[in-house]
Amino acid sequence: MNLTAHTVSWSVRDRLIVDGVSITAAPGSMVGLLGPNGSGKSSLLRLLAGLRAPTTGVVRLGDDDLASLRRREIAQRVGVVEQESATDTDPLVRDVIELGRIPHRRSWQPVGERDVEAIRRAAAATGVLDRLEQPYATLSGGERQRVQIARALAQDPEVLLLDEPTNHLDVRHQLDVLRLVRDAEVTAVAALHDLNLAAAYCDEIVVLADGRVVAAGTPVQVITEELVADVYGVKAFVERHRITGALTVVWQP
Ligand SMILES: Nc1ncnc2c1ncn2[C@@H]1O[C@H](COP(=O)(O)OP(=O)(O)OP(=O)(O)O)[C@@H](O)[C@H]1O
Repeated sequence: MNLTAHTVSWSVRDRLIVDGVSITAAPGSMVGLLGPNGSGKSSLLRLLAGLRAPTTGVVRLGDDDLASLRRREIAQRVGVVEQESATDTDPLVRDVIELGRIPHRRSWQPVGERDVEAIRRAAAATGVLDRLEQPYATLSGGERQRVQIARALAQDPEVLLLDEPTNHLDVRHQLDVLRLVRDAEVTAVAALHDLNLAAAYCDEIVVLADGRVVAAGTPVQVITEELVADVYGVKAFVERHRITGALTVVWQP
């Protein structure tokens, strides 16, 4: 499913946080949102998720204006993994992943076979199958992050929006999670800080600075020494790795 934003802006208390952003995530592709702290990545993701309404502009899911869809339909079609997901109850891991199935059930319906299978599949894909009966509150930060991704995958969404999905993960799980998202049949937009991971896993990169798009295109087009210097104020060497051929950013301290 195509996800597009057409010149969306969002202000809070007269401060323009997202400023005329247009992006397109093609069906099945993975778009990386890059940019310094406070550049508007999370705010844009919330607009794309329909959690906030843009002050101007429109977000479309396929041909549908997100603003015209009911909350339940958005929840069936768009999965969101935010940076921090607090719970005020004391659920088991299974309960948290099961939340992803709510948009697909009538309120009076018990958990069915399809739900159980979706929960099991999502838990297996994120490596938390052996944690289903553990209290969520007792998980490590990285395990919680994987459970939140499992919840969003169990939702079986057309579009997956992820806010720094790798920030608590060790290197193995960073690679696993991004591979999982890339290989899933889902259109994904992920805010990322690691330029090497973004280059390795994203089809398209969009770079924000002060709420505006300052670069967009393939990783090779976007991740350049000039861009890193301009946007982050850091000197870096961007080159092809001599063995893997992957685009590689090396910082000059
Ligand atoms: N509800 C709000 N009220 C006031 N300011 C806000 C609100 N939401 C976001 N902002 C401000 O908007 C700017 C962009 O924030 P946002 O969280 O979107 O950036 P980000 O690129 O995701 O940052 P980070 O990389 O640090 O997570 C920040 O300066 C933030 O303080």
